[in-house]
Amino acid sequence: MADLAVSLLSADFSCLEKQLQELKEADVKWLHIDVMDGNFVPSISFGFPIVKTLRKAFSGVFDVHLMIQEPIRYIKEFAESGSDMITIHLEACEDVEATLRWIRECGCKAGLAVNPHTPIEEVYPYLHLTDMVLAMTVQPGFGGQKYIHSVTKKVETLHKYLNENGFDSVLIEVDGGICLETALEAADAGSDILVSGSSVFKGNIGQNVHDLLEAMNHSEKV
Ligand SMILES: O=C(CO)[C@@H](O)[C@H](O)COP(=O)(O)O
Repeated sequence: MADLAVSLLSADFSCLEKQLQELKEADVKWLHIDVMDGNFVPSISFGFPIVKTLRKAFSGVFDVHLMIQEPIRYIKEFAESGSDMITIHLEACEDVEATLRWIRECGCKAGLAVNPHTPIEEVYPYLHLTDMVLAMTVQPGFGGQKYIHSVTKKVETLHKYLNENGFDSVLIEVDGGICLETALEAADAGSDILVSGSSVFKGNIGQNVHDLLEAMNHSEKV
């Protein structure tokens, strides 16, 4: 059964404590924290001091998505700030293997992300060092974009490959454009974790979380 990770990027930071409380009441277990450096992606979001502060207000899984060039430089700081899963981009690392190893040495689970147009086969050499593969379903950098349907096929291919090659413990996450219309497609393809931001924070948070989980739970995936 697929689960939801809520992307903080679309939260209202003027009332963040209240919104985090609403997420807790809706039984949200994963908080997706998008870190952007203005280099790997055009935007700048937040860094490890924010992650550290958030840790005091939310006890669930901190799913930290580093959209930064050469993330190996900052893994230790993000780990010490309370991250559980640290996901780096294959496209952003000179040495993907060393970066994944370092994440695990720092005590976190290691995630490996790929952009929508990167072939999914490029993650295969790193699966033995990876706890989760993140298939971006939008171009990284901004919330509120439309789901890129061609990525669904990549998720299906990855799901099959993981199952046939003894990597069934590796999670698949998708991120971007997840809403009531796309959640089922992503879950049916084999995604374990669906990241959603704007569809959660627009309107009633509790209701949105409930509706998104419902949409995923009708998945035909076994
Ligand atoms: O990493 C990103 C964008 O770069 C995502 O996490 C988005 O923030 C998801 O937002 P929605 O597409 O659900 O609005």
